[in-house]
Amino acid sequence: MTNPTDELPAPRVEDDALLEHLRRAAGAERLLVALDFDGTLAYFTEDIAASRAVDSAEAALETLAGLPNTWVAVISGRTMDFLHSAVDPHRRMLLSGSHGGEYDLSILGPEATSSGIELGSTQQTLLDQAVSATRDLVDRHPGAVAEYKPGGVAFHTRTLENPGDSDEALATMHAEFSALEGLRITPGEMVMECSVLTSDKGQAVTALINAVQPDVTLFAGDDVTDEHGLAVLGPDDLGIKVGPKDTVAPYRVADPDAMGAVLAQLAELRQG
Ligand SMILES: O=P(O)(O)OC[C@H]1O[C@H](O[C@H]2O[C@H](CO)[C@@H](O)[C@H](O)[C@H]2O)[C@H](O)[C@@H](O)[C@@H]1O
Repeated sequence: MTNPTDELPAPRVEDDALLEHLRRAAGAERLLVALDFDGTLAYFTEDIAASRAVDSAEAALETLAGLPNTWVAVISGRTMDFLHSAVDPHRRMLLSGSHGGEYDLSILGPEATSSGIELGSTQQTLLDQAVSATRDLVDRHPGAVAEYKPGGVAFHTRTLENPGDSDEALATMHAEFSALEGLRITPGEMVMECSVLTSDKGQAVTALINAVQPDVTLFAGDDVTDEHGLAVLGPDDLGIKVGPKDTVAPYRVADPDAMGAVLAQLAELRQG
């Protein structure tokens, strides 16, 4: 069997401080490599079902997941169903979906606790109201898309017939979600999401650290929701922002291809 990283160009990380931190991370006894998905491993696409990790990242994660004392995790706002089908079909990773609402830790063995989402009746009523408001707004904005999740719903504007209406449509969705008491509202890239859950990616990173007990954790993300995850990292850990948004992370890369190069470099260093 060929090593996936053998088929790719040599990784190039040009930020010396990041490269030095990657070297230290690669030498850790136990290493957790946790990534956001959309905007971090995958470029944005119009069809939300079609996005996939860039080849370099996918190959590096495959290599890392096969190394001893090394755990790969994806922590995403996506549903667990999407993560299973599109991100980790071979079940090599730890997964958290719905912004920390769902977990699949089954690679750690039968004693690890995986959990889905079960809503109480009050939560279900609230979610039904949010779904109804989202459907109404989709009907008023041709090209808009509703994405349904076990604990929430997302209103997408990337495919609007009138792209200039996006900001106003997102603001309307925000206002309508705000009128429903108890929803957690999460703006994102051409999306307005809400959830009846209270979890966030900081809780997800913490849960995975507790489960794996790593000496070093890498977490990378591109959006506001990822800041919760970046904020819980310790001084030896490695926080990376993908793209231009404000961040608490000490390191930054431009896009998913650059993130793929970082992961390939890490895989090469840890294999060595
Ligand atoms: O936590 P993430 O893995 O970053 O997921 C955040 C949301 O990403 C998805 O929406 C974004 O990507 C779509 C596909 O590229 C794009 O069309 C959309 O405009 C973006 O907002 C996903 O659909 C959401 O469920 C995630 O919560």
